Amino acid sequence: MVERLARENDEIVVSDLSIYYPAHGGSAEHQAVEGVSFSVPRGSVYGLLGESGSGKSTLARVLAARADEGNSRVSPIVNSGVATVLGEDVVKLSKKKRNQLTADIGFLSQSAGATLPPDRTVADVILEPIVERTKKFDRKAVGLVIAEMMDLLALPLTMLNNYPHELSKGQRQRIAVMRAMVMQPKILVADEPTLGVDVANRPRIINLLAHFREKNEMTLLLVSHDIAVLEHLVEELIVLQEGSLVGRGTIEDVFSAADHGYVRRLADALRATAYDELSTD
Ligand SMILES: Nc1ncnc2c1ncn2[C@@H]1O[C@H](COP(=O)(O)OP(=O)(O)OP(=O)(O)O)[C@@H](O)[C@H]1O
Repeated sequence: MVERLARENDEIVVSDLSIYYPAHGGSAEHQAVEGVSFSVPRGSVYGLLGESGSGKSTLARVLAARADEGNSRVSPIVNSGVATVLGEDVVKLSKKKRNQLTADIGFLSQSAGATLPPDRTVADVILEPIVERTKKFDRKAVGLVIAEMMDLLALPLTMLNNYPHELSKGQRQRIAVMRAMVMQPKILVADEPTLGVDVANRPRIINLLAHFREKNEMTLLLVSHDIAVLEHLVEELIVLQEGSLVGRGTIEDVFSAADHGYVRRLADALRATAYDELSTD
């Protein structure tokens, strides 16, 4: 495993990064990520892979500059190492800088689809990241982006007037993806973008991500167990085990890595789920 040096066009640079959750309630302190290093060049698509609890979501949250957001009582804390995104140190960000940076980093949390605000229309939900920053924005330009996304995701424009509880689980997930993308971010960090979406609609999410990647030279960091997402989008996989980086390479490299039992077991599990998973929208 050769770690290349960070280059000028790297948008995400992670060096020897360790992240822990402090002790809280009855739980002891927990080291979730340990000594991880990698960098992501502009316009490329990286995937984070690893079994449950390996630290993927924690790393995604920190790199999306959303460590302090979320439903959990404690936030992840970086205890050592470097994490730079779009040239900014995400470990030490003022409130103002975080607000600026998060406009350029779209974030889809793992629970985003399931936790859309129930009292707002779909239109308001999608516009939320813009409206919480400014009331003055180009409504026509944003409207065109939303219409384009709804077309790519096969959602009718009339849905904009619905409330989240009126939608299916898979439709809510597609709305959450749109909300993460509405500001046309330079980077999208997405934790399980196809979660809960039926097999017929998953390719539409893949197309949407591929389309905006091409159009805006968007960089993607995806956490996904969806073999179609990995095969169609991801160029480089980072494999985590108990918080440490244990493998990296193209999906072919990783899947054929016979020298690492954990990576091979993950690859076998992914192949198996790809064929018997039939979730309904
Ligand atoms: N709020 C929290 N407080 C304490 N420990 C936490 C918290 N959130 C996650 N952890 C722990 O940190 C470790 C990494 O969790 P994380 O959610 O990042 O893993 P993951 O690879 O994304 O798992 P999954 O695929 O199940 O989402 C796990 O052991 C988890 O139990």
